[in-house]
Amino acid sequence: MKAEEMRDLFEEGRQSMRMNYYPPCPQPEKVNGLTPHSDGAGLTILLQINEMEGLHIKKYGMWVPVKPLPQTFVVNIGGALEIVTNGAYRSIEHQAVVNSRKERLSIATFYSPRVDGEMGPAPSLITPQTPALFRRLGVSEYFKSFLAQKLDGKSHLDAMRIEN
Ligand SMILES: O=C(O)CCC(=O)C(=O)O
Ligand SMILES: [Fe+2]
Repeated sequence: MKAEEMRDLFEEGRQSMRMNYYPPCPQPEKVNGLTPHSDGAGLTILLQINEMEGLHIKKYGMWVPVKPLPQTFVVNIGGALEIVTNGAYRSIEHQAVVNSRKERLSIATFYSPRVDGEMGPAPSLITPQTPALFRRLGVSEYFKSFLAQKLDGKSHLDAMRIEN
């Protein structure tokens, strides 16, 4: 894709941060730390602070734990990048589980498109053979709809999909 299509959306993009605290839980199997979801941002850079395992990603339909490594970030693709790349990059479904032994902390930094921008598959990627898979919409409208939904896998992206 053309570099400026990415730059126009992300150069003045919004950055936000979420800190997650998961206390130890006596019955961890009965609790969700963070419900399965995919992030709305373009990219998420995640730090698993105290190196307690808890993050799972969904790979080939199965939950796979992501082992925390010291001084290492996890970089996840979010829904905005999936839309802009017309599905070439896929956002990753993930969840956080809790444990009975020790608290867990993580910091997620989200890199999102500029709030006053318009978002859709990059025009340079659209051809008769590769039609747009997602509709165009304002970035603020995208986030409004993302935040209005319950965290539920990748359902927020499905709402943006063009039915073929
Ligand atoms: O705690 C984690 O490892 C995941 C956090 C997360 O997915 C989020 O904040 O969106
Ligand atoms: Fe997340």
